[in-house]
Amino acid sequence: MSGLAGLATEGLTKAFGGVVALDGATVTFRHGQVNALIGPNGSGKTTFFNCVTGMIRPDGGRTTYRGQEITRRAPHAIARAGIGRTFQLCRVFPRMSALDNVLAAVRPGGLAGLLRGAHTRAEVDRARGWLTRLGIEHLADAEARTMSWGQQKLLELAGVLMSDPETVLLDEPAGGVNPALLDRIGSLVRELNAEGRTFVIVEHNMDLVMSVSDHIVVFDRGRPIAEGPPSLIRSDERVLGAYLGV
Ligand SMILES: Nc1ncnc2c1ncn2[C@@H]1O[C@H](COP(=O)(O)OP(=O)(O)OP(=O)(O)O)[C@@H](O)[C@H]1O
Repeated sequence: MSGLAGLATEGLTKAFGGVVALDGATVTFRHGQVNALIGPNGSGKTTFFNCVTGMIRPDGGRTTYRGQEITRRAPHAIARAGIGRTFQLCRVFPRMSALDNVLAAVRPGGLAGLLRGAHTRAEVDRARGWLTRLGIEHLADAEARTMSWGQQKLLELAGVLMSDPETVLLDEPAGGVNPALLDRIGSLVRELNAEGRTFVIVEHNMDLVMSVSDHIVVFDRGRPIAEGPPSLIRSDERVLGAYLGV
């Protein structure tokens, strides 16, 4: 099983004042698989993503990626190690076109580089390729703010994929998305996984979680209480208890 270890933590802790968001979380997500991280509101899922991607500093514990220590590295260094992520509240540049949003993900010099118009033909082609793959190529020249919430989520994902991460963390990809786009997100995750990309998905939509995941980790109060394939998680009493608050 050790060959499958991808993103892993040992005893990760994080408190905000008196609120313990992560309480010694030890978790291993499997490389090459679609993993889900589920749990009731406030169980620490987003804090976990923020800690492992370097957006916030854990108080204690370790994070490794494919055996390499990444604890306390800066977000860009963690991205360089191969981990990309989306955000619950979707981060796009609202007044930039969809195409420029995707290009902004890879510009050397970030946004400033993009404003200098420093992108190559190959990069533009690749960015258009991702828009096509996500089914929003017809919106390439539209400002992101004119797109629907679901389309903006697809756009954010296109930007993440543009930087070619081998592992993609998705924070609530289904949140506020209509059922048609939801199906697209689900099949896309499966397709990208078949091509070799690993996923860790934080999600409340259980239909999506159960249909796309190979492996599910369940958090309650800042630590895992159960893990396994969908068939096991569905019938786990601890999971039911955590959601019902009993
Ligand atoms: N920046 C912060 N300052 C103070 N408390 C915070 C902060 N971020 C998270 N918390 C608290 O930490 C706990 C875990 O929050 P977190 O957002 O990680 O949970 P979650 O499982 O992602 O929840 P949800 O499913 O609602 O998104 C909650 O009690 C939350 O209120």
